[in-house]
Amino acid sequence: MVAQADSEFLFEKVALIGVGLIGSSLARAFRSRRIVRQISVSARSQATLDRVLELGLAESAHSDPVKAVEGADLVILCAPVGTYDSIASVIGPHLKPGVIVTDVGSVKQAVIRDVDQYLPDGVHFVPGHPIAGTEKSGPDAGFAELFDGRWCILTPPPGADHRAVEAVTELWRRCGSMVEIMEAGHHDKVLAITSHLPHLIAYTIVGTATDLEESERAEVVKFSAGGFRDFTRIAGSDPVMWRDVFLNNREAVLEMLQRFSEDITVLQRAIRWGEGDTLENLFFRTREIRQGVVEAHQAGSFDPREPKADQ
Ligand SMILES: NC(=O)C1=CN([C@@H]2O[C@H](COP(=O)(O)OP(=O)(O)OC[C@H]3O[C@@H](n4cnc5c(N)ncnc54)[C@H](O)[C@@H]3O)[C@@H](O)[C@H]2O)C=CC1
Ligand SMILES: O=C(O)C(=O)Cc1ccc(O)cc1
Repeated sequence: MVAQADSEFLFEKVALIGVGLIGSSLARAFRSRRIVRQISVSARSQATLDRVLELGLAESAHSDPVKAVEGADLVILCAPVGTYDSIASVIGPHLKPGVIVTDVGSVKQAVIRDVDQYLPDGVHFVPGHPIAGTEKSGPDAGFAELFDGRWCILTPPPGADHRAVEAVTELWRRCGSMVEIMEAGHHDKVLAITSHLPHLIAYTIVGTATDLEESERAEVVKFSAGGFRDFTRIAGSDPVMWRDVFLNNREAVLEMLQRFSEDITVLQRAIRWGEGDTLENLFFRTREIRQGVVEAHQAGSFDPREPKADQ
C-alpha cells in the first residue's frame, strides 16, 4: 500500500479510470512530483488513449478498465459520476485485497451507493473530491499545479481502514492539497450551495440570454460586461459531467434551489417596491463575503481567476 520510508514513491502502480481535466492533472502531478512509480489509464475513446501516451502521461493505456487495474495498488475513478456504477461493476471482481479505490467525483453519497456494492472484502474505498478545477475538459486541459493550495475533501464511510485513509490523504498532500475529512451527506449539502447551485444559475442565465429575440441576443454577446462573461465561463463547463452532478445530488440541490428562489423573491419585491435598504444591506453583506473568499484563496495559492485581495 504505502511505500517504505526508503522509497520515494507513495504507490507503485496507479490506475486512472477516465483521463480528462482531473485525471490528466493527477497524472502530471504524480509524474512531476514522483508520487507514483507507474501509471496506467483507461478511457473509452482511442483518440484519448493515443493522446495520453503522446503526452507521456502514462506507461500504458487501455480501453478495457480491467486491464488498467491489473497489478495496481491504487485505483482512482476520474470519469463523470454517472459512469461509476458500471465501471465499479466491471473492475470490482478483478481487485485484489489490500487495493485502495478512491475517486474525484463532485458528489459523494451517490458515489458511495454506486461503488461500494461492487468492491470485494479487503478492498478499501476512500471517496474523495478535489475542490479544484476549471471549465475545461479533456487530457490536454490538465496541469500539475491544479491542486496546489486547494482543499481535497475525503468522505470515508464509517469503519474505513485508517491506513488507507492516511495513504490517500498523503497522496493529496503531495499533490499540493490540504485535506479535510467530512461525512458524505454533509459534503453534498455544502457543495450543493458552493458549487452545484452556482453552476445551475450560470447555465440558466446564459440559457435565458440565448433565448432572447435575435436582435437582443446579438447585443448580449457584443456588450458582454464582466458579470455575464463570468457566467459564460462557468456555463462552458462539461455538459455530461454536470448533468451527472445534478442527477446524483438531487435532494441537496433542490433544497438549496428552494432557499435561493425564496431569497430572489425577496429581492424581486424590494426592486418592485423601491426598497433600496433591502438591496443595499444584502450587497454590503455579500461584499464582505467576497473579501473573505479572496483572502482565503490568496492564503492558499495563486489562482489566475482571482484578482488580488485589494482589487
Ligand atoms: N471539472 C472540474 O473542475 C472538476 C471535476 N471533478 C470530477 O472529476 C470527474 C472528472 O471530471 P473532469 O476530469 O473534469 O472531466 P473530463 O470530461 O475532462 O474527463 C472525463 C473523462 O472520463 C472519460 N470517461 C467517460 N466515461 C467513461 C467510462 N465509462 N470509462 C472510462 N472513462 C470514461 C471521458 O472520456 C473523459 O476523458 C467528474 O466526476 C467530476 O465530477 C472534480 C473536481 C473538479
Ligand atoms: O471552474 C470552476 O470555477 C469550478 O468550480 C471548478 C470545479 C468544478 C467542480 C468541482 O466539483 C470542483 C471544482
